[in-house]
Amino acid sequence: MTTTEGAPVPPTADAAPPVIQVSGLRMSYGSTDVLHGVDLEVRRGEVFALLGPNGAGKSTTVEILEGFRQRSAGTVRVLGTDPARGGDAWRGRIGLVLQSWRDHRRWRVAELLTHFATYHEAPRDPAELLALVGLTGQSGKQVDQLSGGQRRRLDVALALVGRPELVFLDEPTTGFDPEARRDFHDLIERLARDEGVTVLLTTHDLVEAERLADRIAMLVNGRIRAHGTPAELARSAAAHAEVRWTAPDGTARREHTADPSRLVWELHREIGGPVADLEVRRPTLEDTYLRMVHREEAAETAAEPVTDAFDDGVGSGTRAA
Ligand SMILES: Nc1ncnc2c1ncn2[C@@H]1O[C@H](COP(=O)(O)OP(=O)(O)OP(=O)(O)O)[C@@H](O)[C@H]1O
Repeated sequence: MTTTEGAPVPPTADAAPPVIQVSGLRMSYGSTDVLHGVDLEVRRGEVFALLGPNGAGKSTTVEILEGFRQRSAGTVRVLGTDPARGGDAWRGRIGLVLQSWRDHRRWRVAELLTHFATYHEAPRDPAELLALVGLTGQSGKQVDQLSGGQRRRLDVALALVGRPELVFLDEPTTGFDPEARRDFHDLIERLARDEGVTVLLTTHDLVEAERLADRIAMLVNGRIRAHGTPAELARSAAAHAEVRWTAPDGTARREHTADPSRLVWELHREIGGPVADLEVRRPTLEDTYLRMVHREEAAETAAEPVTDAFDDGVGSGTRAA
């Protein structure tokens, strides 16, 4: 289920073509390569999280999918169209957060939404939309008087006003307090479940990705390092236990293994008695994700490629000190 570099996120099982298809996507800013061959498929009606640390390439990917940035190489189809050539009709099927509304800071919330509704043929009712994103109480407020979290909700309302089939949300909950975050998560769930909207969101928060997404792709340093449903990723992370112990010469030892009881049995035999400071632990998805991110950061500093970040050390049989 997990991938190594360049392996595609598995194809959709249903007959409908994927809403998003990305193959071999590469992007360079000048001489700096930031996407190294990304493959993705997002199915109709699913919430898909592109998860990764700062600088992983999430926004770059989303901007290419939205048609705002020209890729360096690779094939991209969004709703069957190459975003680099998407016209107004295509754009009208997509909900995204435009920066342009920020020029309308003096407008009142409901006015702004009503204004943006006029750009669409069959817009949502602005009052209903404000209720959906929990901004009814703020409808008469000037945009520049909203809190950060309220502005993000307005972003989402603006993204939804044209009844899009597909919504891009780039780090939507940045700056939210816990309650606003929970409300926002409920909103995304309702959109996908009740309205069949396909959502691609980016986040650097694993908990958020696990909570919201039907499928997650982990992007680190411009490469998809693992992907799957949250349950698949968690199972994969826990497939190899970490065994720690202190060797008879006093050194701390550590090994990853799919069969910890056999390892402990072998150690017991080798040592000829109880294994000191023995610990057996199944890594959580968070452990694995953080380890993957830290390894990438270390490799970047050392300018070394990371070949198998998700299954770090798994099955290698080496006993690391
Ligand atoms: N316009 C640009 N010109 C040059 N380099 C850029 C540009 N935009 C992004 N980058 C670089 O590309 C890399 C990926 O950036 P990107 O914004 O896509 O990452 P991200 O995963 O969205 O990060 P964050 O979580 O911090 O928003 C980073 O190293 C960034 O510095």
